[in-house]
Amino acid sequence: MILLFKIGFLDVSIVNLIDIALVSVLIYQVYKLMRGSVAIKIFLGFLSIYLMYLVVNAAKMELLTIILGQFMGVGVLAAIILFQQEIRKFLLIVGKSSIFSNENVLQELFFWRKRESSAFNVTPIIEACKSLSGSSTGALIVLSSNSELKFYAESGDLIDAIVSKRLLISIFNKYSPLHDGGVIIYNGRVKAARCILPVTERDVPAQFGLRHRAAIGMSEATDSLVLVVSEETGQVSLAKSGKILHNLSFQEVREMINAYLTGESIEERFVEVVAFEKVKEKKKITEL
Ligand SMILES: Nc1ncnc2c1ncn2[C@@H]1O[C@H](COP(=O)(O)OP(=O)(O)OP(=O)(O)O)[C@@H](O)[C@H]1O
Repeated sequence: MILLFKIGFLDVSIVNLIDIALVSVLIYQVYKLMRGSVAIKIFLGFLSIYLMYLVVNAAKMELLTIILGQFMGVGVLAAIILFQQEIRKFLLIVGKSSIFSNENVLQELFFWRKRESSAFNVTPIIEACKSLSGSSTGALIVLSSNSELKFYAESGDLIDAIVSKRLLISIFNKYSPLHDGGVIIYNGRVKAARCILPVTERDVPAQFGLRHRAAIGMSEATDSLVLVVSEETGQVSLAKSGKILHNLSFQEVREMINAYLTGESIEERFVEVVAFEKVKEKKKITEL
């Protein structure tokens, strides 16, 4: 039995309402995904043409319907080409939030193996950060709690060594052949160095250079927590899910990494990159 409501002259069923609610959620999610990027303008352009098509179709304006219909026909293909980055990101988010995103869960399901904790002693990382920050040596460290991030690890040089302060300092030393790019750490081991990470396409404040953009991009594309030591200022930042926490104390970095590795939800403690400039402006005003 399908429940029917009468809104004005329209008959609306429960299924229609659920359908409308789901489409609204989907459009909002697409908007959130594209917010701040150039793609949002293209998306809004497409949406306007589609709405126009619906109106002219309903008004039975045949010529315009044919022209816009032709456009909408190739629109799907054009959208796939134009939005390939966003579609990739969307699928990554879906994959990330699904049960199968966690390699440990897969092992548990199929091999009946006991789930291992991804937490490890983070002191070597903190100590290395202190030293790198003190010597204004840039660093980009990706911490992953549930995946080896093989795809990104393979873009660099595979290492697979136990994390140590000396190892991290040697990698990021300006004269080391491994210093360029990011390091990936999983399960207490440095999996790879010199990795090429995806750079965010969103507008970020001018003070964030390529290293910070890569940290934000990597945190958008994966479930990782990304640590940046600025070469310019020695300041330490963390990026998670496209958001950032800037100029942290070492104690804060330690707490945040531990919380992440033990599976706590830490996203809400991070600041939207778009909001970051506003936060900075506010700080300036209060300083004056
Ligand atoms: N896509 C990328 N993947 C990995 N590492 C990258 C990427 N892009 C840049 N980097 C690293 O960042 C370095 C350049 O950093 P840049 O000075 O532009 O960044 P920044 O955010 O201003 O940081 P800093 O405050 O340290 O200057 C490169 O030498 C490289 O090691």
